[in-house]
Amino acid sequence: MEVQEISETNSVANQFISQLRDTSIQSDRMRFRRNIERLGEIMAYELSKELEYEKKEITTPLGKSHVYLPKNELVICSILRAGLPLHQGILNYFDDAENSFISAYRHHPDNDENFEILVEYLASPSLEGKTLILADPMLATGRSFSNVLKALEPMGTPEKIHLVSVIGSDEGVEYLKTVFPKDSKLWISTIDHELDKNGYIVPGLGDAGDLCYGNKLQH
Ligand SMILES: O=P(O)(O)OC[C@H]1O[C@H](OP(=O)(O)OP(=O)(O)O)[C@H](O)[C@@H]1O
Ligand SMILES: O=c1cc[nH]c(=O)[nH]1
Ligand SMILES: [Mg+2]
Repeated sequence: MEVQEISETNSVANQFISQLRDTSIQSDRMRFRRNIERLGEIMAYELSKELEYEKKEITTPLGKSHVYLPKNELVICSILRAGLPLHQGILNYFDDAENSFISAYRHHPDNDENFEILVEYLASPSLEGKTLILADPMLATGRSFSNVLKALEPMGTPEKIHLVSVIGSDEGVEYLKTVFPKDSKLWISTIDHELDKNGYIVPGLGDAGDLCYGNKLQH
């Protein structure tokens, strides 16, 4: 799996990432969701440079224009809940993409730091021969992305997989390299170096799902 970290190049993306992390700004839920969406738009644009293109003729009122347009059959699959604003950002740029939604959440059976990832809901078109874009803003241990890859197997084999995420950990990225096909590519806004004992990214930003949509009860 190849990795492209957006923050390696200074750009306005750094401003959106810093607002997601900043405790004095991140409690504004609308801004938090919109910043994830904006990073989805930026990463969709970067990813679009690696799609396949074909020449098309466009009729203008004054003549003919020739342009190269993407020809991939795209499926955007996001992991609920926190994947929703990232999904929207990617979809804002890929107008005609098909869409999948899958749930993956951390279940704490004993109410301590141990958790398992449960996948319970999946709605997806066929992925056979298509370009799959898997979106989740947080890549902590990497277990959500890997469990979702497994759960999508019955939907067919994509020709190519792009993963899109906002904040990752070194450990999660290294784990996904062992799980995803070699020619997959991870587009990620930035990568931190630590995970705490609860599997949270440090410094990270906290709980992305709760910051987007309000605190959920543990069950
Ligand atoms: O890499 P991992 O260790 O699997 O952690 C990352 C996952 O954790 C969060 O989901 P969470 O279970 O909190 O669900 P939520 O989006 O509903 O908050 C986040 O949105 C990722 O899906
Ligand atoms: O740091 C983390 C880890 C998992 N999920 C989050 O929302 N944040
Ligand atoms: Mg959460």
